[in-house]
Amino acid sequence: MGKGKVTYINTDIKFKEFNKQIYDQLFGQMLEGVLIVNSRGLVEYLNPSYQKNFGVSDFAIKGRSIYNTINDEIVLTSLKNKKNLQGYVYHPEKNCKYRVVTSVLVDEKLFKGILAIYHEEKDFQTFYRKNIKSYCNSNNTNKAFSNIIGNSKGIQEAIKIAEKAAKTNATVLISGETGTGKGVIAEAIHKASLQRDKPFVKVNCAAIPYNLLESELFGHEQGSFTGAIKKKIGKFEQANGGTIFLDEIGDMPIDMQVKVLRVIQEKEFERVGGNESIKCDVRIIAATHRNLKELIEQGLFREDLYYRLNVIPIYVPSLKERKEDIIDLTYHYMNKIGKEIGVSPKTLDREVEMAFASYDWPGNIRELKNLIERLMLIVDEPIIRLSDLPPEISKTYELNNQNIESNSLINLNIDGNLATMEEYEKEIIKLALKKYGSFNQVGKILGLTHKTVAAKARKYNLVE
Ligand SMILES: Nc1ncnc2c1ncn2[C@@H]1O[C@H](COP(=O)(O)OP(=O)(O)OP(=O)(O)O)[C@@H](O)[C@H]1O
Repeated sequence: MGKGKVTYINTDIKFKEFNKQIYDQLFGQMLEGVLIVNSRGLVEYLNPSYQKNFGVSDFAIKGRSIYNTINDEIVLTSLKNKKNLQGYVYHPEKNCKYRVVTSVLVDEKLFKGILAIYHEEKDFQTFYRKNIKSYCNSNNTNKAFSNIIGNSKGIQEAIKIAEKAAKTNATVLISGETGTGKGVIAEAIHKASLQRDKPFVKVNCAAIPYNLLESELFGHEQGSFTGAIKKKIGKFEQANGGTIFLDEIGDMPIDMQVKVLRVIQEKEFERVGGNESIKCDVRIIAATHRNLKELIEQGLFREDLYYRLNVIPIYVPSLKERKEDIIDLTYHYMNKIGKEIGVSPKTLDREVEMAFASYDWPGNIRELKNLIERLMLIVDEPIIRLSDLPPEISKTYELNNQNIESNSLINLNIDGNLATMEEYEKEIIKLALKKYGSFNQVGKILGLTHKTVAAKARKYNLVE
């Protein structure tokens, strides 16, 4: 599928003999929407599910050109190029997404039209319903966490711990690669906490020069050093009663760590050049992309501070550890950015989805978000294709694809013969699990349900 090969529909009934009655027998009971257009782009058939899902009637559009009636780029492109395609269409009013698979219809080697099947993505709907519901409930915890997109086990686990952390005043240490959403989680904890009406103050410890960090954190008295022309209130004082978010804590110089430790233990500090002890009641959330245990071993991070901070640890998984979230995040940002710039959300070509899944995303969600922003601005077509992607993503996919082709399916046995279908199936499932990690993602890529993938993986002893 999707490689431009023409599919011959093997059926006893010739395409030219099809009529509404036969179509209804074939497609009338299906939950999936079915649309058939002929080679001239005229609508031949819409099954009841299609009519219900898209709010169009058979009567209104049957026999009319899809160019005037159905704004569906996948079908239009499939028809234009006489190619099988797969992709998504998004239904903004219903807030749901359909996977569309088109097949070229051929009769006696003549192109006859396109058959398109629309399968509603349940996960997407449940996910959005859940988020919209929680938002409408105006429950502060749900509301605070509702903009954190992701259904994968890893991110759901992080959210679960963060929600619990929001109910306490305990110190939290968030770890994870850059761009994974540590800052988003820290802010959500604050917004869901009882201190939500008090300040949330963020300090990036890696971005402030060493000689300014102390005054930035604790403030200074007038004339306490050259350039201190007036008194300055530091971040701890600004955050009083609320939350201070110490981002990149692993980059904090060791002598500053002692001072932070004192604030945690004694809940007081002095401004630079001052004698007065200032009381402060601040919740600390720290984050790091570095391995603090390793820094402790190297003598670069204080063990006592580590234990003080690590009361509630939260690990935010990287995007490559939760590839099943990539498509939801992509559509989330496509809608969000689309609304901001007044452009309709686009559809991802199947190859783009696969390229996204095989890329490692070193910049994580930040990198994905920036890419979607760029694509929404520069791609004029409604479908985003492999050629629109930056080379680091498209090349990885093409390379992987070549490797897959040369490493597996077309390989013959040692004796030069073809293997059995089962042996090939096992190899494919094994390779896909290694590459995509979850049953869900493998299912999406191979066009199987996650249950089928799990059953096959067990059958071939590929999982414990
Ligand atoms: N789960 C998520 N859902 C939606 N957007 C997210 C999610 N996680 C992160 N983002 C977005 O990704 C970008 C990076 O997030 P954030 O700054 O919180 O990452 P970070 O881990 O704190 O990065 P750094 O370590 O570089 O400070 C932000 O634009 C944020 O809105």
